[in-house]
Amino acid sequence: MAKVLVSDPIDEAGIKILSQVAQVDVKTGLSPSELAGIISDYDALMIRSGTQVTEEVIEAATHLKIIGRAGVGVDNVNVPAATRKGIVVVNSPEGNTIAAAEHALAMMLSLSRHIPDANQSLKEGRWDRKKFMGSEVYKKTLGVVGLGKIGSHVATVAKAMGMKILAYDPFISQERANQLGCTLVDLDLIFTESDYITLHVPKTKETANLINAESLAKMKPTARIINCSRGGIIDEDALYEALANEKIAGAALDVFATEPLGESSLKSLGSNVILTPHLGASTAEAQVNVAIDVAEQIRDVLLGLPARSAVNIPGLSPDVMEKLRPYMRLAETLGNLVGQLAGDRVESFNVTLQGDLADNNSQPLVVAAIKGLLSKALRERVNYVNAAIEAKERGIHITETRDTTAKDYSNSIYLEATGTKGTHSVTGALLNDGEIRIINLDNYPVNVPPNNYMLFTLHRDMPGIIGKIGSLLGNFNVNIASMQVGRKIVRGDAVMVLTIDDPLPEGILGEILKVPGVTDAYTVTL
Ligand SMILES: NC(=O)c1ccc[n+]([C@@H]2O[C@H](COP(=O)([O-])OP(=O)(O)OC[C@H]3O[C@@H](n4cnc5c(N)ncnc54)[C@H](O)[C@@H]3O)[C@@H](O)[C@H]2O)c1
Ligand SMILES: O=C(O)[C@H](O)COP(=O)(O)O
Repeated sequence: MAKVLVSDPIDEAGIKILSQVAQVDVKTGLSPSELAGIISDYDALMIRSGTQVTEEVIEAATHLKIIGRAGVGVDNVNVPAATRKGIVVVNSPEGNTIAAAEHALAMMLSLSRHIPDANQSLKEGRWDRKKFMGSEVYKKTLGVVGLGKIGSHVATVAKAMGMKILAYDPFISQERANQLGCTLVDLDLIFTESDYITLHVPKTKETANLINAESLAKMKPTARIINCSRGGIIDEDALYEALANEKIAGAALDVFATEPLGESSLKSLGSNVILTPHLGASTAEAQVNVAIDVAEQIRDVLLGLPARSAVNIPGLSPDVMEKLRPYMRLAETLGNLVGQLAGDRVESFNVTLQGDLADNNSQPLVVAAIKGLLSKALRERVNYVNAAIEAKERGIHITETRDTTAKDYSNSIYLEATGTKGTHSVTGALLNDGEIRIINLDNYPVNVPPNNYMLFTLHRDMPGIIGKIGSLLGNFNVNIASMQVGRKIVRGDAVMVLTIDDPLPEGILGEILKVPGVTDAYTVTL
């Protein structure tokens, strides 16, 4: 019989499902090394945010087939290590949406009416009505940062309470924002205009320390911030300074850079600060939802069936998967690449499957390309199941084309996306050994393998340009791994694709654009 380890508190409804197919052991509070010590006994692991599934744990997991995260964020799982080891990671992208949204709303109202401190004061024997004078949210402006599942629900409810809603989300269409009754604005306007700011973004390179000394300085003295998304999106030291010096009026935090929250100056502040111990998903309803959602997926995978919400591999039948797997990787890589070239707010996306791929069984490739396209915005929240729905909700117009004519390669995938940086296209194919090749970029023929860090330039095909760009990169200590020039006619327009070993340093793109003959330059991180 299969063995499942449950290493965080999970609702009984989930344990019951797992027990139908496996022996279930519940052992909570394990450190990574304790977990690494026992994980080789198990076929499946079910967790929440408490368990750290580190590389060490995954290395030791010799029999593990699936890690089930009863919740959304998989920040505590080393997903790349799990993927390398062939372990499916599943989550429950929607099971706790309402719980987290309601917690954010409860935080907003609690801050406005000093509920935690007033309650404490009364229980300590006082009847202090004057001290706890509050303010109304009615007719106030709420700035929502991240208009995804949770942000949308917060916006809808807040709107019903008579609030004016501003939203910042570079990956959401105007149409979607209109549907929700929100005005899409730049981040700066969120900072300067909002009476309340609520954060509902994943933690990424772009969102880390999004609220910092500089952004806090732009806010109204009456502004209040709510964070029920992820720790590290607010610089906690800068927030303390702003609150202690009454630069802003309040903050309510459910998540922290380090959890559990230990020593923190925030704890010394008064009724202008509310702190809760990561309770966003802690409702009876949400815990039943996520436990059932994830336990069913673990059960299915242990029975050899596909998972419906896999973070790292598609939820498809093993047969189809086997045939399509290399092309899924190709489609996803190309989707990610063209999405970055096209910029934010992609409006339209065309997927053309060429050669043998143009048959009806290759629908998952379209999904993989969409997943790649959305991966910058949604990270682990986009999967093979929800990619098409997420794209639709973002107002992206998807078209599929099938072209049975084999060109230079027997199978290839062409993607075209239009966003804030215009229309861009890329074609890719697989070599016999399964290696990916980018064979066309913006309709220029090239032949390059994708790389973590890439630099593209559009320029006039004339002597000296390549040397000048090479020298510039050298001056900035950037090591070039490969270089390719694609052109349609001699001395016409050309594209150059460089793969580089490290991220491009700040400022270098501006220098490249100053080289005479260069018309555009952009970078991509895959
Ligand atoms: N406190 C809790 O217990 C709790 C519970 C559930 C979820 N969460 C967290 O809440 C957050 C939101 O979850 P969700 O389910 O709504 O996710 P979601 O993927 O549906 O929405 C996230 C939104 O953020 C947007 N986004 C991405 N990068 C952005 C950027 N740089 N600037 C502005 N917007 C950006 C995306 O376009 C997307 O619309 C996640 O961090 C999740 O882990 C916390
Ligand atoms: O990502 C999530 O689902 C939330 O942060 C909830 O985490 P929890 O399951 O540990 O409460």
